[in-house]
Amino acid sequence: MSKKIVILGGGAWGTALGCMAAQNGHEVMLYARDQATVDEINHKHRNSRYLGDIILHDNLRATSDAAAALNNADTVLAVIPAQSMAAALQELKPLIPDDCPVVLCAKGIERSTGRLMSQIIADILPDHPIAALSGPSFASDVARGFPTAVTIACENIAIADDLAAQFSGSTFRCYSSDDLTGVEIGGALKNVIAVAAGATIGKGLGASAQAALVTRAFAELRRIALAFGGRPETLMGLSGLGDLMLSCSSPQSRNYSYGLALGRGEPLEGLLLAEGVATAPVIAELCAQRQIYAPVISTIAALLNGSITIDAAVTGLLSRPLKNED
Ligand SMILES: NC(=O)C1=CN([C@@H]2O[C@H](COP(=O)(O)OP(=O)(O)OC[C@H]3O[C@@H](n4cnc5c(N)ncnc54)[C@H](OP(=O)(O)O)[C@@H]3O)[C@@H](O)[C@H]2O)C=CC1
Ligand SMILES: O=C(CO)COP(=O)(O)O
Repeated sequence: MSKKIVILGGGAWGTALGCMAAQNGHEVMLYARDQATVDEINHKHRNSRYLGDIILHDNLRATSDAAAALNNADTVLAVIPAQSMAAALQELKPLIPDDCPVVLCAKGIERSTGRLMSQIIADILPDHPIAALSGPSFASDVARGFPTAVTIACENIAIADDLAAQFSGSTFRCYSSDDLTGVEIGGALKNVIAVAAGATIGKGLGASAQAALVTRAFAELRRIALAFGGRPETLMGLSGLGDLMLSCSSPQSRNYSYGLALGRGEPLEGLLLAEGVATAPVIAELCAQRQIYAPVISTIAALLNGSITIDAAVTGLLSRPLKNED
């Protein structure tokens, strides 16, 4: 059944998800604060600032009027970067219809508070069902209609199933889960690990080191998810292993390409936002507070704050006497 889907955020991912929802027959309204972006989407079916020359779905409409966008929304997709999510939702809160599910599409942890995105929603919009959409999915692939599969998680599995049905179509497939925390942890941590994978390759340490690092990080990711209340098996799926494979191997990933530049000693200014850089210190701190054994994350945080070199980080991580799963 056709729904009114409102996308909050006119960047690459919001625009791509808007195309996907329009492709699935929904009425889609994208809220962007930048009028030039709105005009370009409405009149030229492009968002050149974020998606180059990709032609967007004809039925994707945009507005900079948040009240008009959110009027009668059936489902809201929050596609604003993690560090801006709370401020944006605080402002838009009075406009979001009662009971309307809010689907988090940002991957990350709030740096200033350590909150997961779902905790932000629970604090700001306590009466709304909360879901998260996450998995291996580059915006440009989804906007072009390339085959993609993701997880949609909500603690109420009936809502997750309903959302998965809303967004699944011929090229975009959603698998439902009730493990919201596990799905969110996978998305937030893969960003950090992708920076390290890129740095390993950029420094010329080889694909074998990259694979070893990512595998060790994957074990750590499952431990961290468990400690936060998620299920380790969730990390075996699209929002864990799937996204790790994508983000740790492709220069299309902002996090991986940030790591590549870091490893090569290239200038870092002007690179697109790499969420993993913002989140590594806070995740390392949360793990330390909770006494979670997280050598990979803490080593990446040390690398990013400049206290160790890439060679020392990678060789250190791969030379410890370790048990199988460590
Ligand atoms: N790009 C991708 O391939 C994917 C991204 N994601 C996740 O999606 C999230 C967003 O990423 P992405 O779309 O790529 O980021 P972009 O940098 O492409 O776009 C971010 C958008 O958010 C808008 N924005 C920022 N702050 C606010 C605010 N306070 N109110 C309203 N709008 C705001 C920006 O507006 P303005 O243009 O005016 O600055 C911009 O349109 C990230 O968490 C990312 O991890 C997930 C999967 C894939
Ligand atoms: O989350 C993504 C792909 O699933 C996008 O990754 P980056 O934010 O590293 O570009």
